[in-house]
Amino acid sequence: MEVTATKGQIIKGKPVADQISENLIKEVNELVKEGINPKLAIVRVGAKGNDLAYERGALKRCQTIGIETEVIELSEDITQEEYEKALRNLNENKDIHGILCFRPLPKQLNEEEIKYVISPEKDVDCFSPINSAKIMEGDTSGFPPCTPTAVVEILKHYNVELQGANIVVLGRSMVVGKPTAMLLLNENATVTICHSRTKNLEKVTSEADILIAAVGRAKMIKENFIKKGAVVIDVGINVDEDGKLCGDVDTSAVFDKASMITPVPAGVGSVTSSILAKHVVKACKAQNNK
Ligand SMILES: Nc1nc2c(c(=O)[nH]1)N[C@@H](CN(C=O)c1ccc(C(=O)N[C@@H](CCC(=O)O)C(=O)O)cc1)CN2
Repeated sequence: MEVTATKGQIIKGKPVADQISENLIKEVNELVKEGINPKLAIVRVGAKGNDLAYERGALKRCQTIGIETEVIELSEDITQEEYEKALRNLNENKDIHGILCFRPLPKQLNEEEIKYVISPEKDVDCFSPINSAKIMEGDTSGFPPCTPTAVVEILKHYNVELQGANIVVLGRSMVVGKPTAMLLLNENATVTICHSRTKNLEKVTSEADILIAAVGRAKMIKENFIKKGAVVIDVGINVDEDGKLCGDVDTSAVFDKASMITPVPAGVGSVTSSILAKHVVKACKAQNNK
């Protein structure tokens, strides 16, 4: 597949995020006029760098749009019972329309049980198996995960052809890798998922028209991983040795070879928070029979 963009174009998330937010501001104004105030609860355990980056982005975006927020900060050594209790309280709280649980959770918590506790109607980032099953079936009535949805929105915004494209997703987490592959498959792309045990990794990734990097290893993707003219979407949010945010892609190394590449920060992350806001408004409307 030929990609038509200028060589080495940095494709930012802001124009995509702003377009989504513009429509949401109008929708929220209408709801507020009727006495309905959309509200998001964020559940964070500890203070991991990438969770905090997501939280900053989400709080800022919600404030711009007029969505209320509440952060439930839980200690690193929280027990299963305490976490589930906090989640049940949010499920029952009528003022809360959307719940975002940062993941992965610490090791002492059993995610496989917790995912059944969150109310699917408030699950705005696809934690519940009910919402995961919907994306497998291509059913758009639920809440697909925000970061994978942001990846698809960016590609569409910058007119990257998805149908028939050879796309490699690097990473197989339930938060990003697997659902991203599924959403792209729903767009009729040919998708390959790569992971730590993939043989000849560079050979596989360097055949991709579009490479989605979601491994969580700072600047791992170098020039030899990509095909000339490929579109590179960097989903990684890592903290480098100087304490700065950086992606999974070594941007300066691949810049001349790629046709388009997303930056970190200000790339996928900034769109993720707009999708999250969109899901909170959708959840709020559904809970108020709108
Ligand atoms: N339930 C989830 N938890 C976590 C996810 C997730 O997708 N769902 N992902 C990571 C964090 N993450 C993406 O992988 C992420 C990080 C940052 C942002 C964001 O909004 N970034 C902005 C602002 C950055 C800043 O102010 O420093 C940007 O890049 O411009 C979104 C998603 C962990 N947990």
